[in-house]
Amino acid sequence: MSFPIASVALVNSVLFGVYSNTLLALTATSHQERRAQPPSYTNIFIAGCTGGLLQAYCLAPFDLIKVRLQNQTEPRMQIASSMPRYRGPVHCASSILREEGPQGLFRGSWALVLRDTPTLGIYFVTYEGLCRQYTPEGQNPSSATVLVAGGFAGIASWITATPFDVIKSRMQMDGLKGRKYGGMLDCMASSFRQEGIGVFFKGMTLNSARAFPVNAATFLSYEYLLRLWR
Ligand SMILES: CN(C)C(=N)NCCC[C@H](N)C(=O)O
Repeated sequence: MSFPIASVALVNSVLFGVYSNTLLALTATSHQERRAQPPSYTNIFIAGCTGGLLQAYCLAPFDLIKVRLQNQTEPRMQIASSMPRYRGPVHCASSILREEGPQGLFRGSWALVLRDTPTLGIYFVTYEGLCRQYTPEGQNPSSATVLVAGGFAGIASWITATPFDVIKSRMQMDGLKGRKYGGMLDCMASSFRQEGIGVFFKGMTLNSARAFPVNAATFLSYEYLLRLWR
């Protein structure tokens, strides 16, 4: 449990840090100045995509370890003769390095990049769009607006991210017991052949239901910290 929590914290700090700094570089305005001179949606989209791209690529090994540990069904402690394959995050990383080589740690990273780059652009555009819609010009959004806009931004990003999320998770689990897929395209084609179009929407309802509270809280903390540090 501590590993997924730590990796979410790391992912969010890279994402929001890159997003804010890219927007600063594109618009040359601080967070406070942006209320009076709102950045264009194109700049917000570019900054969001940049944040998504960098967080996905840099943090791909953390996501892979999280997925492998979460999908491990053997018990954690030794019962009879069944030893868990991975005894924790460090053991998981070293086993992947030993058994699958350094590239093994980046398995599924293309699908992760394709999942996160456009969808994080959509994420920040949705958030900003909703905040602007419900906030009088030149003012900061209220906490209720931030919560609702953050929640819907999470839902919009997860609805669009789910097809690549399915492929990413399958690619990351591939390699555990031999290689089943020849690559990302092969994984997409064979999943589609065997399970039909519905395969690309597996988990969408659950992802979206989880996304509302998670991202409402994420954006509330982000806005609060920005106002605190200004
Ligand atoms: C792949 N997608 C859609 C995203 N990363 N979206 C942004 C939300 C991030 C948040 N930590 C969450 O887990 O919902």
